[in-house]
Amino acid sequence: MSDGMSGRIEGAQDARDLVELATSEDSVGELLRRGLDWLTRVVRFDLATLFLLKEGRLVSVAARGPLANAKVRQHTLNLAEFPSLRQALETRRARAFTEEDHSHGDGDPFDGVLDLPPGHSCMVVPLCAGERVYGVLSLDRAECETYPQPVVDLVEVYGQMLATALQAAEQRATFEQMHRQDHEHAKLLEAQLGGDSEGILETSLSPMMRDLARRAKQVAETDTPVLITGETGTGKERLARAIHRWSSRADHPFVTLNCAAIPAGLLESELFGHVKGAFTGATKDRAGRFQMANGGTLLLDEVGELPVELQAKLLRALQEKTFEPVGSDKTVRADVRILAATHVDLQQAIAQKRFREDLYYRLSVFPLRLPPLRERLEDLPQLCAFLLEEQARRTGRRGMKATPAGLERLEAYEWPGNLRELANALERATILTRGTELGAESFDLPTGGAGAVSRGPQASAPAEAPAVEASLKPGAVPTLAAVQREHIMKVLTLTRGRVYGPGGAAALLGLKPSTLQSRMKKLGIARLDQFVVDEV
Ligand SMILES: Nc1ncnc2c1ncn2[C@@H]1O[C@H](COP(=O)(O)OP(=O)(O)OP(=O)(O)O)[C@@H](O)[C@H]1O
Repeated sequence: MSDGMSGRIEGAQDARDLVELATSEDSVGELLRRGLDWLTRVVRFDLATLFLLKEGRLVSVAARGPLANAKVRQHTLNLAEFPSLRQALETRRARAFTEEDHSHGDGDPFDGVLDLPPGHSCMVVPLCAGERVYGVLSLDRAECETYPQPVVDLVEVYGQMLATALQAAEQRATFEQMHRQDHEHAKLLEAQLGGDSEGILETSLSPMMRDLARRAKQVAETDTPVLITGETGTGKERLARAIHRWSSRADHPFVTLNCAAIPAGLLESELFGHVKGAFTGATKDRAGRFQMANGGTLLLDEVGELPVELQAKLLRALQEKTFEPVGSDKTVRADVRILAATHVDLQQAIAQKRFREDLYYRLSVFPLRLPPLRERLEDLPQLCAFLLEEQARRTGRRGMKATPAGLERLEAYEWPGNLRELANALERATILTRGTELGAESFDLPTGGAGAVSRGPQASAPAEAPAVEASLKPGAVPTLAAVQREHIMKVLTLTRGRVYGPGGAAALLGLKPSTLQSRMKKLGIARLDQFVVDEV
């Protein structure tokens, strides 16, 4: 290799640098910058120019060397005017240019831009990967000498690697765009299904709700933890999603963890993740909800169910934004805004030593209480229209509406299951109704029990109450199953649908929760879906 044309070649190290460059995940700009640095070490030139192919033209995108200037960096070449360049691209082979090439029709590529002597050293290296030709790299030197073949071969290898890296960067960009599109698509779907709207909050006719929405919007702008309280089904999760959407974290993940739905033994790993081998079944590292929510918001639903042992770890994660995954001694940092929701009285849980007071104060910096539906009955017409619309998007049953008599029937009910129960009642009524009007008779709401409100004569007539008569005619006496069913429903109404834990239906009925659940299933209560059944 001519010493005059090659730079400092330290074979192995330079080759390693080149391989590292080709496999790096840098942006295209960074790749070019580092690539040109590499070239200055291995070959002598006064100007290295990278041209990308765009619609039959070579457009300069980067230049390096003593002759590189602003004009060179904005230079474009029309390929039609440079047959030798075109040939190099077609054959996909690097080549040095000689005095002879210039006499074969190629003009001076830098005519009007640089004043290089005729017959100066020049080589072009096509940048090709797979089927694609990305452009060329040209090297020029003011000396009248021809680049020797070994130097051309070396730079050609560099060109191939650079093109491969360009291809990878292009694929990454395409992939990221697809990912963004997928994300947008998922958000659109969520919006279409209704999850992406705050529902009836700001437009509520209830001053209490409007005030709540106003305060929620204000706190959304901060990173302050929010404790959302309210009976089951009042819209705590929906409000939490709205707070996330109104916050500057909206473009980051919103992650939820229902602390009551996960067995206590698995909660720590669900929250903070685990490393391979941390426990039987931990076959690989797994990120917890904290890591998943990094940059975004984590909703801890039913936070009152969090085992006391875990509460200390949560407190530290809240205060220091750090934690250790299960089985790991490495500290992980996550920037997460915490929202917590509960339908149990946490003060009472503190008194019973089931909830740490310090954690409570940390979580309840900004409490928001969602009123039960019976305290915002003025919203019933708007809520029905909204929920029926949302339901129509899922089921295709469009145009359903509650008649004034239907609304009156709904108003007469106490709604222990709140908005969720209302949504379910509307869906059941829609299934049972042929037309589009939901009248009083469309709603099969429990009557005479804990759910019914005594509102004078228009209140639900006890027509569905089982009549226990002295007559021994078949069917006159309710079956044991019917009585059990009614009793369980009544207790579930009292516990607001809660099966587990102290004060839950299972405890009141003196049954194991799993026994109650299977009995409910047998009696068809779960299928009614009227009550929230804690998952196991
Ligand atoms: N503001 C709202 N406007 C309209 N519908 C709502 C609103 N909030 C909640 N809903 C509906 O009420 C139902 C229950 O909402 P959500 O799951 O947010 O309640 P929750 O209080 O978190 O319930 P739980 O205590 O059982 O976790 C959902 O079907 C939801 O679509």
